[in-house]
Amino acid sequence: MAVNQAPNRGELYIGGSWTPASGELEVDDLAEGGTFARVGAATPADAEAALAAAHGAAMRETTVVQRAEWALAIADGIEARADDLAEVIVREAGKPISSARGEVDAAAERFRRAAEEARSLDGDYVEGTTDSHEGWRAVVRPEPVGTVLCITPYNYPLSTTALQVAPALAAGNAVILKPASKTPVSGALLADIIVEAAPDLPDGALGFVPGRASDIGDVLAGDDRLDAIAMTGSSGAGKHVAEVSGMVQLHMELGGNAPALVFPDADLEAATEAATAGSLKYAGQRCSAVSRVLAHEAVHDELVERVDAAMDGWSQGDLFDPDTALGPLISESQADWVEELIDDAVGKGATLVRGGDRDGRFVEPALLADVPHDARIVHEEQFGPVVAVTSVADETAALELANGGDLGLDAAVFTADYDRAMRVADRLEAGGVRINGAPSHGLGDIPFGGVNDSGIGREGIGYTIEAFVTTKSIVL
Ligand SMILES: NC(=O)c1ccc[n+]([C@@H]2O[C@H](COP(=O)([O-])OP(=O)(O)OC[C@H]3O[C@@H](n4cnc5c(N)ncnc54)[C@H](O)[C@@H]3O)[C@@H](O)[C@H]2O)c1
Ligand SMILES: O=C[C@H](O)COP(=O)(O)O
Repeated sequence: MAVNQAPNRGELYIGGSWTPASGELEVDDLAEGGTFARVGAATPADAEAALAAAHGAAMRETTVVQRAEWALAIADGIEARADDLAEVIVREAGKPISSARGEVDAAAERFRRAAEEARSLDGDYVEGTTDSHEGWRAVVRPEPVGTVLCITPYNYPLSTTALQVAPALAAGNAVILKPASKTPVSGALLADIIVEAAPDLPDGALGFVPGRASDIGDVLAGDDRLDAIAMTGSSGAGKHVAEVSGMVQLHMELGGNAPALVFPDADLEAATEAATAGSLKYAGQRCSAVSRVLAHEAVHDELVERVDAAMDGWSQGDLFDPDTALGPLISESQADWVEELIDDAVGKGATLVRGGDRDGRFVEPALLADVPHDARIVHEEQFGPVVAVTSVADETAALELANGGDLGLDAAVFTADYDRAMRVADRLEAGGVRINGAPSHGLGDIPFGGVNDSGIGREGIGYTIEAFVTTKSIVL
């Protein structure tokens, strides 16, 4: 372990060399929250220095050819250090190795795609069509916004960072990366890889400012030298950042609380798979996770039985075992939160069919049935390994419950009736609706993002980059 760096003070982040820790990490090491790596926490002065350096970085002198080459070299760098990166994700995020490796692959691919996106940032040619502008001809040119603050979450510490940083750099912006304080090491290694892959990146073009939001959050987000903020995180934090930010382009990917609406004619095998894997993957710590199942009363009981049986295949184990599907939550406080939601639902009349036992950061995958409509788990993002099944009388009741909260990221609809599927999809307040399957953002081939308190803008290949460019009309 060698990532133990005081953060950069405006210069490029020059990391230490990373050597994989020896031996297998037993899952219980994570449960005890052992510290295996430390990344120096930035001070407000460090944040200020990074802002000044980014603001003065000569990124406008770079060419799209250079930036595309950097992006491809960074992708190669990620692949060259895939094992180290995967180990870091397992250790700091408590993510099973199979998912961690998938995240590393996604990060590399997102940098590859960013090279293509940069090259295809075409402008436009416009001619005046009104009397006042008759004969005017304009080139509408895409330009980098300038300096982008990238704020990233703990649950995808590498690939979400890549989805922000890759297009921001490829579009010609200076970037300041503020990783989640729970999982800073992935960002530190990525900063190392970027510096190594792009030695001619202008000074100050990449700032790495790890640290607690409470110490440096407002210093960064409130600075008027920023031109855009890309933030992926909880809705509460996103709303705060929006309040303190200046005149910047906001790109917010925030909380989710995906409902899965299951109708009487649904394929219950598909609904069971989505309700189980969609809820339990990475212990439910996914913005796109199925957070509540709204089952028509005619199929509620059978669905609960099927999910109960399917959950037998979801047990916790050694995170470095490729067959392990389930690990701990990110923190004891997150486990407290999940336990609180389970207790609230049971206190209001839900049946705890299985699971829910607590061991430190581990919560045994739980199945709740007959969850009352006023239970908090129906309205608040659980971010935990709980399948919460609620009975609904009809389509109207299902939609009312699904749209009842402040979040609107993803949703799922299970029915064999095409007209009902489209009708319900039209009426769901969400940025994405999956028909007869569990929501998933994946690489970003399909744009994703939320409505209401779930965010601003859309992420995805060819979509995220739009948040980091502006245009200039040059009139001939
Ligand atoms: N919509 C999406 O695509 C998406 C993707 C991943 C995670 N998420 C959401 O992220 C949340 C889980 O991640 P988390 O626990 O790391 O979220 P979080 O909000 O606690 O933190 C996210 C990031 O924001 C920073 N932050 C928090 N308050 C800040 C402030 N005042 N100023 C500046 N930075 C601040 C944190 O340090 C961290 O880097 C969940 O709500 C999940 O749904 C959404
Ligand atoms: O946590 C938020 C991620 O965007 C979810 O991505 P995923 O649906 O591919 O797991």
